[in-house]
Amino acid sequence: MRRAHTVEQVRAAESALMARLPDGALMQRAAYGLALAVSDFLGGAYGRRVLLLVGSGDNGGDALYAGAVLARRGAGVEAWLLGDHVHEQGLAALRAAGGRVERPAARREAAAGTLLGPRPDVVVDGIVGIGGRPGLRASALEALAALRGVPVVAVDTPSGIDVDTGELPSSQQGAQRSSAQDADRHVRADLTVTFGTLKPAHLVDPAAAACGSVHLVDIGLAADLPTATIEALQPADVTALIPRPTQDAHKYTRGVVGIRAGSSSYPGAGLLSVAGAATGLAGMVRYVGDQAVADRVREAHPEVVGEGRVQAWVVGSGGGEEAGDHLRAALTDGVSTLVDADALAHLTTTDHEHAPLVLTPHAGELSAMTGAPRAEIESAPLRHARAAAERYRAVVLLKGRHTLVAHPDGRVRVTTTGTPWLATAGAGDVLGGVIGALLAAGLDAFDAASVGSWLHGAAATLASGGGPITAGDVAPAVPRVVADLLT
Ligand SMILES: NC(=O)C1=CN([C@@H]2O[C@H](COP(=O)(O)OP(=O)(O)OC[C@H]3O[C@@H](n4cnc5c(N)ncnc54)[C@H](O)[C@@H]3O)[C@@H](O)[C@H]2O)[C@@H](O)CC1
Ligand SMILES: Nc1ncnc2c1ncn2[C@@H]1O[C@H](COP(=O)(O)OP(=O)(O)O)[C@@H](O)[C@H]1O
Ligand SMILES: [K+]
Repeated sequence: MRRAHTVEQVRAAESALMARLPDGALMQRAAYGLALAVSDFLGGAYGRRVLLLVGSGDNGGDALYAGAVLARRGAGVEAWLLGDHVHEQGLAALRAAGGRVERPAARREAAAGTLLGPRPDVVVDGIVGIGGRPGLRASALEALAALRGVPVVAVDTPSGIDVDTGELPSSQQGAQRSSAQDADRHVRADLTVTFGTLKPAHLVDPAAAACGSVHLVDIGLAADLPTATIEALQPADVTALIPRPTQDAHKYTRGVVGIRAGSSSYPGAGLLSVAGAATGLAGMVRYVGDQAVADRVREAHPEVVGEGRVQAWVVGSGGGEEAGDHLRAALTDGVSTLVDADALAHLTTTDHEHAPLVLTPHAGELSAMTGAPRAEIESAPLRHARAAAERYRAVVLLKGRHTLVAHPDGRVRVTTTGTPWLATAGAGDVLGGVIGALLAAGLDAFDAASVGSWLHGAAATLASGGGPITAGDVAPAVPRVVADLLT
């Protein structure tokens, strides 16, 4: 499991650990790990040009100490001091190692609108870390503008993002805005090197998308950290959770999933939903719906049967006008029910009393359910997914690049598998089917949604192989992903 802790949790754990360690030891661990990661990023330190952007706090201190390590290994290191203060010991260490320090350089370079000296091989963003408020000051924005195009390694977090929420600084904070940079008011990194534990912004979009790849440096914090509320499943976690048949299993002990999806207007959604369910994770699949769709389903999946008892329902994908009736019919069974697409509009905040629910909206569907504008949901998905889970007393899976699975008790799992090629019509229908099969096989709503989403993303990546896919390519790859995990 990869876990993310809030700033408050990290600060508490760090002070507990620091009380047992000599002064500065923790920063030395962080800085050394950072220096190694920068060196790996560059394919070695010797002869490389490293530019440090240094703010006034400990984040700048990390950058300065790491710069000293890199300078001793033969890198040409220059630091631009952007804050009112600077970490003095870190500065002394960099100077002693032969690094150059420029106080007003950022402004001089920015005035020229470009770099005056040779182009660095990497920028190390030590402007702010977990102590930063969202947004950046003009001096930082100007420095970044002058360095546009140079790869960036962020120290702890890309500066300017909101660490606890994963949100980006809002465009209304334009007071400190510089003409040098009109779009982003935060750093966009190629690599983010963080310490001790992940923070929410490393997993949660839109900030996670500004982190690039994330490298975690062990500074010995684990024992002092509390239980995390935000986590990302890893292959070993998924392997442990996948339901597998016992030696004496029969199809009913493995669970039966029922699909009430597709309609005469959207027959394909029924087929794709069944395809997701019929990946072998449950013992049997039933289809209930439009006769013409049912005929096509049985043509494509001869093993699928008609109405009868089920352990879980999937309702709504392409359900059209019948989606509301199907939802009511499914809920009378009192079994775990996944509610997608057209059925979401018919859901009430008391439906959780009938059955454990998994809701699978994208931002547009969640907007229709709650009245929050779509753009607002996309800029604060964590807040909105949690609020919806609480409101409907249901597990809410909010789809996106990093899909969020929110439990009404506040826990959140983030899906980090997948590929942008998965953003294709019908992919969500397949996802509903996969999760429905896991519900029928006995996983609880939170595990089924998060494991199903993980498998769906991994199957898309496998099917894609780096190239385009359609929704129909995803389900056939699910059994191979599961086999790879189990063997
Ligand atoms: N606390 C610890 O024990 C450890 C901290 N470490 C590093 O220390 C960092 C936290 O250091 P700090 O608490 O000093 O905080 P930061 O260095 O993140 O930032 C605080 C400083 O930045 C200023 N500031 C805040 N928002 C700003 C903005 N938007 N633009 C410009 N300046 C802004 C503040 O006035 C303050 O002076 C971590 O992110 C990590 O890099 C590591 O060395 C590991 C150990
Ligand atoms: N940029 C992206 N990267 C990875 N996966 C994505 C991206 N955008 C969307 N997805 C995934 O693609 C699927 C799209 O589902 P959905 O929006 O319901 O489409 P549809 O209704 O056409 O089936 C979801 O699983 C979502 O998480
Ligand atoms: K930073």
